[in-house]
Amino acid sequence: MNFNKQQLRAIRHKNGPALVLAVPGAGKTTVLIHRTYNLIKKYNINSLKILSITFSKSSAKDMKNRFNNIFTELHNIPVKFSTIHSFSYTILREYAYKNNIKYNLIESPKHPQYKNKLLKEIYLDINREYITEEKLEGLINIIGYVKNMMFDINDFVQNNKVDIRNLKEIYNAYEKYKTKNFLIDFDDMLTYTLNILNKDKYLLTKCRNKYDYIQVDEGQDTSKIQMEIIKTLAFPKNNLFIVADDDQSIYGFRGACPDDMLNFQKIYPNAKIFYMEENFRSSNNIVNVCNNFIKQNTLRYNKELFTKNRNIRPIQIVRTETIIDEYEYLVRTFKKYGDLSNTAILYRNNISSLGLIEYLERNSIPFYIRDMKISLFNHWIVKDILAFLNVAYDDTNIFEFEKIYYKTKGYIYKKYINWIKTLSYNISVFDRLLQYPGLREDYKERINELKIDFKRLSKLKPYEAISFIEKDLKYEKYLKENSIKFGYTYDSLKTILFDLKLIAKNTSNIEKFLERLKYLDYISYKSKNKKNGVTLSTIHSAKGLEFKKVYMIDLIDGDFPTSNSIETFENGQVNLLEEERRLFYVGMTRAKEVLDLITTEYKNEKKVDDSRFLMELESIFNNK
Ligand SMILES: Nc1ncnc2c1ncn2[C@@H]1O[C@H](COP(=O)(O)OP(=O)(O)OP(=O)(O)O)[C@@H](O)[C@H]1O
Repeated sequence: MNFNKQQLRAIRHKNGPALVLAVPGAGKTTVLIHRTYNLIKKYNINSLKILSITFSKSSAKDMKNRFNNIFTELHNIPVKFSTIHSFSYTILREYAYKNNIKYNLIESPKHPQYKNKLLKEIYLDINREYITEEKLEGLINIIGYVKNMMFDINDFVQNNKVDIRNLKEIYNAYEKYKTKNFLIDFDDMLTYTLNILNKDKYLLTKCRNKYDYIQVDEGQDTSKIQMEIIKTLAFPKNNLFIVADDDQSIYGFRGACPDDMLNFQKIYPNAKIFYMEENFRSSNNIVNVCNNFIKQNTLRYNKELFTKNRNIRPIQIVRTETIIDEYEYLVRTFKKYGDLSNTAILYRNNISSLGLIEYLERNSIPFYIRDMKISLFNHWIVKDILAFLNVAYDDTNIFEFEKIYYKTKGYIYKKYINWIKTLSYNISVFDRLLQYPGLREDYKERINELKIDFKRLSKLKPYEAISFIEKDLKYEKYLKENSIKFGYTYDSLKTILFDLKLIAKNTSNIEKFLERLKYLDYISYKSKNKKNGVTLSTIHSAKGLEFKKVYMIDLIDGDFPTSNSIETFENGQVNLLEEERRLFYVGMTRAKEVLDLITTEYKNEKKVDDSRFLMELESIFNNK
C-alpha cells in the first residue's frame, strides 16, 4: 500500500502522546495496524508490551484478522487487540483474586440475576408498574451514561429531564443490590477498575509496567471514565496513540465524550497531532458532498475531507410514495445485481428492518442482519396482537386476557380481573366478568359487546383480524394515548402494526400467520452466519465498515433526525441534532461507489416530511 505523507508520519510515530485526527475512510484502522507492525519490526518493541484498545469485540476481532492477513510473517507473534471492557475485566479479576472476592457478571440472560431482569423487578417495586422493553433500554442507557460520564446521580437528576419516574431511587436500589451481592455489570467493570487503579498501588504499577505502548481506535467514542482508565495506565510514559474522528462520535447518549480529544493538547502539552484528511474509500462525488454536509455542525474540529478518487456516480435521493414502494425499489434494484455481499441497507432504527425482512424474503433476496440484538418478533406490540388472537380462539384464557384487558375497549378494571381469577378457569372470561357482584347494566352491555367482538375476531383472516383489533377493539386508541408515556412517537408504534399487516396480508389463516412470524424470526437469527447477502444494519452497527453500494432508508423527518433532537434544537440546543447529523454522515461515508438516500411520502397512511438532512444535501447539490 502506498501511504500518503500524513499516514506515514502517524505510522512512524514512536514515543510520547499522539492524536491522529482523521476523516472517514482516511485509513485510521489501517494506520493503527501498520504502526503496530512498525513498533514490533522497526523499533523492536516486544509485541506483548503493546496494548491496542478497540471499541467493540467485533472490531477487536476484525483488527486482529486484518493484522494477521497483512503481516503473515508475524502470525505466531501474540499481538493484543482488546476492548476496554475485557481489558478492565482482567484487572478486576486479578484484584478480586488477590482479595478473595468473587464478582458475578450479570450481563447474560442466563444469569439468575440478569441485569435486565433485576432492573425490571426494581422498577416494578418502586413504580408499581411494569417497564416496557424500550423504556428498559432507555433506563440502561441512562445508568450507563451516568457512570461513563462519572456523574453523581443526584446532580444528574437535578440537571436533566428524564422520562423515567423515580430514576434516582431505581439507580440507588440497583447499586445497593449489586454491591451487597457482589454483582457487576459492564459499566461497573469500568468504575471498579478505575477505583482499583487508584487505590491498589501494587496493581497499578504492575499494569503500568506491563504495557509500554497503548493505542486506542475510535477515540471519539471513548467515554470519560474509559479515558481516565487509559490515561492512568499510560502515565508516566504517556506513550498513548489515539486515532479518532470527532465527526463520527455517535454514542453521546451512552456517555461517549470526545472532549478529551478536543482538549488533547491541553492534557498533553507535548502531544503530536496528526491530521489525515484524505479519504481512500469513496468516490469523489460522495466525498465532496459529505464534506460540505458535516461542515454544518458547529461542535467540531475543522477538517477538510478530500479524495483523489474519481467521480463515479452522484449521490441519488430517491423519493417513493409509500414504504412498500421503498421496498419495491430495493428489490427491483437488487434483482439486477448478482452478488449482494458488497451492498448494505442502513437505517436509523432497528424497527425499520421488520417489514424489510418480510419483503426481501418473499422476493428471494438473500440478506444478512448484522445486529439482531433483540428479536423484533418478540416486541410487546406483537405479543399484544397474539394475546388478542389467543383470547379470540379461547376466551377462557385468563392469562392472555390479563395482558390486554386494559388495552381494549370495555373499561375493565384490575379488581375485576383479580376477582374473576377466583372463578372456574373453564368459563369464558367474559361470562366470568358478567358475574361480578353489583355490575351496572351499561357495563354488562359493554362486556357482552366485547364478547361478541372477540367471537367475530376469531373468524377473521389475519390481515382483517389485525385491522379489527386496531380499530374496532380500539387498540389503536390505547397506543395513541400511551405512546408518549412509553417514550415513543405514536407513528413508530403504528409502523409495527403496519409491518405486521404486511406479513399478515399474504397468509390465509392465523396458523399460517404465526408460522410466518416464526419463520421470519428464525431466518433473521440464522442470517447471522450468512454473509453473502445484502447486509441489513443500523448505522450505529455499521460504524467502521465499508460497502460498494449503500442504501439508506426511511429518511423521514422525526425519525431521522429524531423528533426529540428537532425539539431540543428548536429550543436552542444543538448537540442532539448535531449527533444525528454525525450519524447520517457515518451512514453516507460507508459507501464507496453507490449511495442512494431513500425517503417516502406517506407512512402509516399519513403524509410525512423528508428528513431535513435531505434538504440540506439538496442545497449542497444545487450550490455546486
Ligand atoms: N494509503 C492508502 N492507499 C489506498 N487505500 C488505502 C490507503 N489507506 C487506507 N486505504 C483503504 O481505505 C479504506 C478505508 O480505510 P480504513 O477502514 O482504515 O479507514 P478508517 O479511517 O478507519 O475509516 P472509518 O473511520 O470511516 O471507518 C480501506 O479500504 C483501506 O484499505
